[in-house]
Amino acid sequence: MVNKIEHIGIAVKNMDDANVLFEKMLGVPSYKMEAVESEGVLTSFFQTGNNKIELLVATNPESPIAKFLEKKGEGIHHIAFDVDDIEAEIVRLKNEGFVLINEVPKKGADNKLVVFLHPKNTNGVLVELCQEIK
Ligand SMILES: C[C@@H](C(=O)O)C(=O)SCCNC(=O)CCNC(=O)[C@H](O)C(C)(C)COP(=O)(O)OP(=O)(O)OC[C@H]1O[C@@H](n2cnc3c(N)ncnc32)[C@H](O)[C@@H]1OP(=O)(O)O
Ligand SMILES: [Co+2]
Repeated sequence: MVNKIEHIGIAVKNMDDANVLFEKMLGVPSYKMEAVESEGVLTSFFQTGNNKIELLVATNPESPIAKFLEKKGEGIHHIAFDVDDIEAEIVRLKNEGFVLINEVPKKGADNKLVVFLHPKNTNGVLVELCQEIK
């Protein structure tokens, strides 16, 4: 079962500029910046009530964020849902016919295990599932 929206990922070109803008918009500063080298991203997190905004910049040209910025430009990149049991969700979603980009959970940002569903099979929305690492 899916709990809440954990975060919304937003692809940006310049992290310094975006951090200043989102701090102004939300009235709180970024609480954490974290690079995830396996994804080719630098992330910045803002707490927005029970959810978060994750700003993402590419850290190499092969990064999914670099490709996204090239094709679509800045904007919402993915929606992440919090789950209690990511392995159970992987089995459930595979049985429902969803295409997972990675079937083995990988280490994401902010102490999470993550998997992604392919946007081709989810009405064009890249979906991330994340489970807190305890
Ligand atoms: C750190 C972490 C965390 O929160 O913990 C993160 O979020 S890391 C966030 C960064 N990591 C990820 O995104 C990992 C999962 N993403 C991926 O593996 C990739 O980006 C794919 C989604 C498989 C797309 O890669 P691919 O090489 O196929 O790129 P592509 O540019 O050829 O795109 C293929 C088709 O998917 C579409 N497409 C690409 N990215 C999309 C997105 N974010 N939302 C919706 N559609 C998207 C393209 O427009 C294209 O559609 P057309 O064919 O119609 O032109
Ligand atoms: Co994310």
